[in-house]
Amino acid sequence: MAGRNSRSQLHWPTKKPLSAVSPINATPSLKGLPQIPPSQGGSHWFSDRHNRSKGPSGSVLRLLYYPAINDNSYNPSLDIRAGAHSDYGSITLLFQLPSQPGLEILTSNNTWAPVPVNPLNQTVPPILVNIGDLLSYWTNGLLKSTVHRVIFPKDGRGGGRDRYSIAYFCHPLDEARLEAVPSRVVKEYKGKGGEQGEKERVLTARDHLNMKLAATYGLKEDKRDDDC
Ligand SMILES: O=C(O)CCC(=O)C(=O)O
Ligand SMILES: [Fe+2]
Repeated sequence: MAGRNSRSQLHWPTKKPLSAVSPINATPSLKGLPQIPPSQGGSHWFSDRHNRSKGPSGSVLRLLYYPAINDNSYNPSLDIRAGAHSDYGSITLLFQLPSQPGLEILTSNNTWAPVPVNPLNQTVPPILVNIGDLLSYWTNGLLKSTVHRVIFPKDGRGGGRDRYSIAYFCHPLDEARLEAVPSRVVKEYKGKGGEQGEKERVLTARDHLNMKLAATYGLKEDKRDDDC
């Protein structure tokens, strides 16, 4: 990472272990997960599909750096830090610095809404939990993957300051099949499930990741280690 700020000015807000950071959005999301009968795997259904002792997965931790740009060259109608997208995996854990807003989500009215970094003014900002595309697949669209983007600050600094964040993109095992979870609510839900549609073969998590990487970066073969 390189930037105009000296590294000594960059303090992550806590040295506490992850367990001390409260994931305010996680509790409602996880409570909303469909009930799966014990005969079908019950509460282990999701964790079994993320058990790394059983095989590889696309999970990755990224340290993200968005450099400031010169105010003279900043064009608010063109410049964006990360364009609109949804995350490819099952969930994403996002760690942001309190002084660095910029994340926005697309609401159901098709308008962008800012996501407060520290809504409850806690000493340690919460971890933001994003639903990714695979949770949408698995739940026939009952849980929706959030479309989001990162903009430059709107506080008159134009090109802004450097922005840093950390994202943990949690993916299931490569071989996990993207079929609807065996749950009554999911079966009854009439929404559209991801982009699975009518296919001869059920996609695996690995197929889905490769499709997304090919669409985004034009990769034709497995180049996961080079993702950006
Ligand atoms: O940096 C952020 O706040 C969000 C980054 C993000 O959405 C992504 O990398 O997928
Ligand atoms: Fe994202």
